[in-house]
Amino acid sequence: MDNSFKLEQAHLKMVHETLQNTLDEIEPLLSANADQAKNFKRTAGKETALNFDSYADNLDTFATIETMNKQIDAFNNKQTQLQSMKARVLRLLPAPYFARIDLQYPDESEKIPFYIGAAGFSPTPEEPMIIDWRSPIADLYYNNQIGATSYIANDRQIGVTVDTRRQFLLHDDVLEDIFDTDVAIQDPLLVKTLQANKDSQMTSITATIQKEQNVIIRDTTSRALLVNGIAGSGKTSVVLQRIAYLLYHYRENLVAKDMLLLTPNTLFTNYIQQVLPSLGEESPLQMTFDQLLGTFNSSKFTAQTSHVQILAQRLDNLTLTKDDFSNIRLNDDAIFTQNDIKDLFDQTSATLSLDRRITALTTVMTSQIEQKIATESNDGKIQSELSDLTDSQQEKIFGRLITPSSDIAVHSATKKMLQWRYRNLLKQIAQKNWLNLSHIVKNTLHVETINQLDYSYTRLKLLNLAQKKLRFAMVDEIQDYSLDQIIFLITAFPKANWTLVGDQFQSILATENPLTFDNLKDIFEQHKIKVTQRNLYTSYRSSGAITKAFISHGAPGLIEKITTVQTGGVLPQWIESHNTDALIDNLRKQIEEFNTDELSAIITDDSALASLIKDKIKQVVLGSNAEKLPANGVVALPLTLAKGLEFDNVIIANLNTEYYQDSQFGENRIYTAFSRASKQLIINQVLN
Ligand SMILES: Nc1ncnc2c1ncn2[C@@H]1O[C@H](COP(=O)(O)OP(=O)(O)OP(=O)(O)O)[C@@H](O)[C@H]1O
Repeated sequence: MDNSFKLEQAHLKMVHETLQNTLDEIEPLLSANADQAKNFKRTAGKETALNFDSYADNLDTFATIETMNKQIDAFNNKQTQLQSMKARVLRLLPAPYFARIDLQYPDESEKIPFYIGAAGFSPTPEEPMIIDWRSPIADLYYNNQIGATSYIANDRQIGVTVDTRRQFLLHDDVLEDIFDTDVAIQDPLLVKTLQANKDSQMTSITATIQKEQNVIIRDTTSRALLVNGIAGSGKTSVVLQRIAYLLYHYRENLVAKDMLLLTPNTLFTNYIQQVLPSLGEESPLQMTFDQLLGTFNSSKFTAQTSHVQILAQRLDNLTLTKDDFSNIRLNDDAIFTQNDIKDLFDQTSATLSLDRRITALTTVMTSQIEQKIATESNDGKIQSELSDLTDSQQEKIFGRLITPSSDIAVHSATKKMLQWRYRNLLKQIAQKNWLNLSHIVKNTLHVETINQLDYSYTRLKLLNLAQKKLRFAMVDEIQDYSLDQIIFLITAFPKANWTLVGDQFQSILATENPLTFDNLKDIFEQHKIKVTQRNLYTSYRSSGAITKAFISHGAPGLIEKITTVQTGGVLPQWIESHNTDALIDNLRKQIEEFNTDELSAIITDDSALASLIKDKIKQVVLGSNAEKLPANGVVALPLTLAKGLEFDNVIIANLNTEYYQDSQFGENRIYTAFSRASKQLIINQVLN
């Protein structure tokens, strides 16, 4: 082992030096390439005489321009490659790799060692010095198996024997420890990583992804993947690693904007913000469900209860009446009245679905206006209006002043003037402002007031706004969604592959019908999307003592299924106070005990108590209106905001409230609140 350590230390030094040398070489290459490109553009621009005198000259000139463009592309490509290499080297320098596996291929006489890092690096194309954690070979490391096995690369199964599986604790060119591991031994690197203080920002888990998490991260076959995992089992971490994996796996044709990540709130969005950039990937679009709704419809409605399931059944077979349409006006004149539109609608084929009939109607209305423009362009009276145009109107319509002399020129200028005059009308038609959606929603549901989701869903369906380009949709905290919201999502992104992660025991929002995972699967399957479910039962975040405390508020028998990585730990403390003043005194004492380098939270039922605590205790900052958590110190925040986040220490402000005793959600709230803590949990109760 001693000799291994020495050899590994020497290897690390060599790799680090190669990375450093590469970085030193890239800088001058980058500026030389930029200079060459600049010079080339300058001289080539001067030397390329643009000669269009004859057909042959034209061809020559085009060929020269083509060659010039190719050369410029080559400079640009080189610059991009160098920049990407530089970014990778910069990412690797602080920790060049974290593991090694030695593989014996059947046709090779010697074992080949592969070092696995957060990015790939090869000083020459033939010798990969570090392989990317997402490469097919790295799958063997995460699969945690020694002996004969295989991996898939370029759709081919390759048989190998894994001989050594080694983990490293290191930074820069300093090797701190090495661990040779196999399945029987607990992952030492993982334990060390988890014992470190919590960062107020989430970090990647690349070096210590566990086998059952790896399966989820690398799944490329399930159309919908539902991950049901206990608190702190790495669901959010897995989603983020999976995004990075997919961007790598499909790098030829997938970019971050083809993906969407739905998050519970902005504080959480900021909490996870660093992970993907630290993995060298761009973040996909991240937003809350409400923000997503805003992108489909900006009107606001207030009714509480949604009825998407009813709308989904009724909208397709709806017969529209006159009142489902609105007049379309131009300067106070109704160009299309409700009756006109209804007549046109009745002429569309009743065999088409409603959204297709609406699209067909849009085409008919647009072509009627185009026809009107064509006819009026020939009308002498309207043509004469050209001369009434002021200079500034001419500038606006034609981009210049005009003096049409021929009949053709007059006709074409009149047409342009009319197109300009009717532009708002055409826009209203295209935007389907003539559909009275509010009336349609009310009439279909027989309601007086409209719910935001119902309106957005109706708009999505009837205006055919589905986004077919979105390829991957990831939803965190899926247990907080209603079935109606899920139907909206499936309708909005009909081609998406779904990753849905959540925990039934963390359903804490008081709703009439909280989502069950069985309902969730049914609704996807009703939409012909097959769901693969995977469960995560290992507790990574919380110590053994805290895991035991929160799991006891999950389902009976759950504890038998759970594995805890950080066994032992400080037992939760229970403290009683006789009134709020005594509670504040106790809270003050409790936070005095915490290490100031650590991040601690006082979790309340509502924002009012969080504000009171902040006012009374000077060290406490308020989490409720914060965009971002501080790096350390104490924050007070309601459970609805704390969910999804984690802290070294958690104080429950008062467990003796209706909020936690609620017959339907109380246990889930206790489970969720307790599971935010990794090291220490203090539970206060105010006795009434
Ligand atoms: N394989 C792993 N290696 C290192 N750390 C891990 C691993 N898996 C999870 N963790 C850590 O465990 C903690 C919990 O992870 P995460 O927040 O992703 O869990 P979660 O299931 O989404 O939790 P919750 O449902 O409670 O919000 C994080 O600090 C994360 O870094």
